[in-house]
Amino acid sequence: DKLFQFFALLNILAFMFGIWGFNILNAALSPMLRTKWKRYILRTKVLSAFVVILKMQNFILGILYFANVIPCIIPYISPSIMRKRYRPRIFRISTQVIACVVADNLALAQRASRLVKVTYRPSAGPTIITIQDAIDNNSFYEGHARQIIKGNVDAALPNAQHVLEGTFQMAGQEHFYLETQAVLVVPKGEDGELDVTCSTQNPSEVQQVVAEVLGLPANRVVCRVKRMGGGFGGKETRSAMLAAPAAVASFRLQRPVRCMLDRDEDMMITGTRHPFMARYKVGFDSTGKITALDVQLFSNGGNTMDLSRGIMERAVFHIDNAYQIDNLRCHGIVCRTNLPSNTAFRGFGGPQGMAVIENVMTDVATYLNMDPLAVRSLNLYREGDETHYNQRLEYCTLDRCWSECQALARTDQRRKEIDNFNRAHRFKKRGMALIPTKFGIAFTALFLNQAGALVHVYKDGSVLLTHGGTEMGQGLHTKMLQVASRSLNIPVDLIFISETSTDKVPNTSPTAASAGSDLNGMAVLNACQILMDRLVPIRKANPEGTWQQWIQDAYFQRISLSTTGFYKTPDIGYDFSIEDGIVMDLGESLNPAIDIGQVEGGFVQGLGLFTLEEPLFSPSNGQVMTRGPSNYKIPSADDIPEEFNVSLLRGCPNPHAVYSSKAVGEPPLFLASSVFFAIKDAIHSARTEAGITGNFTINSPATSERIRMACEDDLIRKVIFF
Ligand SMILES: Nc1nc2c(c(=O)[nH]1)N[C@H]1C(S)=C(S)[C@@H](COP(=O)(O)O)O[C@H]1N2
Ligand SMILES: Cc1nc(=O)[nH]c2[nH]cnc12
Ligand code: MOS
Repeated sequence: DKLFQFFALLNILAFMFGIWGFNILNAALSPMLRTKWKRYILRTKVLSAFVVILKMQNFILGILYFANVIPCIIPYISPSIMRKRYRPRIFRISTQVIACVVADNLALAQRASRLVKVTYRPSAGPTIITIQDAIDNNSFYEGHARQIIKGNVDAALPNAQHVLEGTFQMAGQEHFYLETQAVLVVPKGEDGELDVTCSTQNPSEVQQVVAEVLGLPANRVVCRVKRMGGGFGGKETRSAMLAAPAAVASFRLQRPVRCMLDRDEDMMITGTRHPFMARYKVGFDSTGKITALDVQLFSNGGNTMDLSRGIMERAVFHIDNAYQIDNLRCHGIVCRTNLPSNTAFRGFGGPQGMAVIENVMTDVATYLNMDPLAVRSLNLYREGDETHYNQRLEYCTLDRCWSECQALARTDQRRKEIDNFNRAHRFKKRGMALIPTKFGIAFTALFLNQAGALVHVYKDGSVLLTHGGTEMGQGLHTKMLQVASRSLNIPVDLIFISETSTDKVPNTSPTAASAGSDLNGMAVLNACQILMDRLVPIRKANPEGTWQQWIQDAYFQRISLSTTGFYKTPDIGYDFSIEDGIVMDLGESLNPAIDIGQVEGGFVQGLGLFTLEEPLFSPSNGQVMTRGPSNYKIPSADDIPEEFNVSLLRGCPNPHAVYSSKAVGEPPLFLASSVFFAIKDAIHSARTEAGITGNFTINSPATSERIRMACEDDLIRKVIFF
């Protein structure tokens, strides 16, 4: 195979230089043809013949060049030859890790893994890849369906003035963290002790999985993480998939074992955001007020349950987004398919649920020929409204976010400009959308809403702070340092966070649900307050003293200078069994720079979800075909809006959270659906001009192919017919 490629390459080079050589010659000769030599050359038969041949030669070589290059690049493009002759590793089935190879170095291990021959006995049943396949084959994770009912949708729908039905689908999304899954396991050499350094959002789960798989008690395994190069939910559970085999190898060999996945391996085995399908029926009156909504949600869970149930719960919780709907039923079920198990991804089912109701809003506006913004404004929640999960909305700043965003974005004026532009252009359209978001901050699983911290103050006055949250680039450690500095009333540079580790803070929840700073922040606050209480008599005795002096005094008075902190979120929770915002309101932001960064980053990641990123699978056996940046496009610098205005709502303290700050990690991602609906708005204009009226669905992501197909017009019809 290498030889084949080598000759192909050689051939291409030879032709390139051949052409190039002739071009040089030609370039050298041709100016001479324009000088006094011209008469001489053209007079001599030979030379002029040569010139003619040269021109022809160039032309012929040009033809040959392309004729030749084509066969030489075939091995790089046609799968059939690829499958026969090239890189069997690429076609390794890899939806489920079934073995691991340990070697002295990465290259050896990867080559050895290619030698593994797996004989598959094809399963009797059909290959189930998509949600539709699962529906057709009744393949679901039974017993985990989720449903919330509010009012009486069966009575309200038939009495509605108008009823619309629709189906909306959203593709999954690859986490594409810059640092792929990585783990290092080092045996301590006695009592079965093991030290696991892992790039994970969930050190306690890695500790538990490693202990279980080795039959050790958890107190023999330490899992630590200093920071991750991105997680986005992809390292909430999936990092254990790498840590377990590496721990088995290390324990058996009693040697350190390290594993870091290549990008293609990571994309083939670690799963993505859950693809969703929604079938909905909406009842509304002629003013655009929604009176009834009935939604059936399906998610693609892949080949294990993982976090799929919690993700479906959150989708059901967020089906209302920011709108008051009097009669609502939302039922959700997780499909069981032959894909790598899908998992958490920033928003955790929230974006998928909210995208459905935003699609409904757009449908209602199109049907009534109203401005979507007006329909949304009409249905927005007001202070004191009650959601379908029986939560009364207090401190509801939605109306302020909504009106400030309209004012800052000059939506009225822009709407007029866009409509004028669209009237003047047939094949170039612009659109606009304004989208709210209401995002529930807390783990839906009640017991996860807890956090711990550990504070050591050393005799020199320096503080070592450890908390249960992991740093993945979201700036959690910075915020925790701020909390400690403010509550201990000392400068930040006296405090240091070294790492997150299970032997410092045990039984931690994953850093997820955007609750990292809320939960750990309160635990850090708790620990610091305990310390400050102990120092009260010391500070009274020496009110002019410095921090260092107080610590020295405390030490010599044998007052403990170390303490843990703990926090659990009060009065939250929803029991399914009995069925009980581009202007972001983040309370009083702890760190506006970090928060604006999170809003910008989350928005751009959402841009990827709704307009660019689409994981693709082979329809025959579910192999992941999108394995790297060559055919999976995440947003890049040129996808970031040149004019990108983020503003945080002022003066709205939130009494429920640490220093009144609210979470910011996940909510901003969904705001990028405004780009999706702006594109839909532009398509609507194109369809109207092509004489096509009425509702239409464009599924997410709104890739250029989908946009083109949605702009149905006679050209498309001809192409489809042909
Ligand atoms: N730079 C960066 N920001 C990020 C992420 C990340 O991996 N990298 N993860 C997001 C996700 S999925 C979550 S849940 C939150 C977690 O951090 P927090 O709980 O401290 O907000 O950060 C969000 N912002
Ligand atoms: C486990 C979990 N529960 C939630 O409610 N939200 C989340 N985001 C990421 N992970 C989670
Ligand atoms: O909550 Mo983030 O880890 S999906």
